[in-house]
Amino acid sequence: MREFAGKGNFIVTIDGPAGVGKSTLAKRLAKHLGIAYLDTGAMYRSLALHAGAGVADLSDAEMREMFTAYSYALKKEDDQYALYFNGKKIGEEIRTEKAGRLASVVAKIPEVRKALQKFQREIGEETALVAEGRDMGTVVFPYAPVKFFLDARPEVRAKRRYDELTGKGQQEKYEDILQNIIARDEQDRNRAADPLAPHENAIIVDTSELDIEGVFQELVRHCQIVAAGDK
Ligand SMILES: Nc1ncnc2c1ncn2[C@@H]1O[C@H](COP(=O)(O)OP(=O)(O)O)[C@@H](O)[C@H]1O
Ligand SMILES: Nc1ccn([C@H]2C[C@H](O)[C@@H](COP(=O)(O)OP(=O)(O)O)O2)c(=O)n1
Repeated sequence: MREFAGKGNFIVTIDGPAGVGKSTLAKRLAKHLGIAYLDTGAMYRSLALHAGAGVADLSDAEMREMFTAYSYALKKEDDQYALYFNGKKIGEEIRTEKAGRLASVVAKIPEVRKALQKFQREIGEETALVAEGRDMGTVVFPYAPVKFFLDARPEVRAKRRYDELTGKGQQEKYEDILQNIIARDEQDRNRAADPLAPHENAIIVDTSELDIEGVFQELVRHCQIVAAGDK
């Protein structure tokens, strides 16, 4: 893939609601393209678990002060990309429904968003990447030449998350996961700060009736169209 002119590195963005398949497809597409992969949800989850829900009660000045002590780093380890928060590798501890709920609360705070978006842009200035989250195409990398918005019916996303969590031995009821997903969709889509929505030029892919391979082939097809258009 060509180096993207304009702002520097080649960036692909993948946004979408909870459980749609962003991380799975972003990792696979990044490997296929030979570029880095950035899971921005992991940044909100790790911060939320570290700072706790009380962070919502801090003043903007206290929030800014708190962030001066935080750091994130993206490191390539073998053929995987690992995200570090304050020098510690972010692991499976963030992959719970509780962490997702807490992250969605913390993600409503403009000061938090500004601080994490600054880290995200710095990583994008260091390396070409596939960046996934809620506001990658709309706010963080609006100049990205390829912007995807994955979507699927809430029931489909809840079943995917249910299968994922039970596969990891986490006992969550399907109904609870569905209610969590609906509540998080509402919170992420209706917040004042950087609400979840597709960029006007985003390629919207409804994955409700597609398996992982089917979504992957659709993303690759669109990347090839963009690449061909650049020749
Ligand atoms: N199109 C799909 N069909 C079936 N399962 C999928 C699909 N996309 C993702 N999954 C599975 O759904 C679960 C959630 O995917 P994930 O990538 O974590 O979603 P997100 O990052 O959007 O929350 C994972 O177990 C993943 O393997
Ligand atoms: N770029 C981002 C990434 C995540 N968030 C918030 C909103 C999400 O509900 C939480 C958790 O995001 P994450 O992508 O890890 O959650 P899912 O994997 O989609 O369930 O963080 C955000 O506001 N902006």
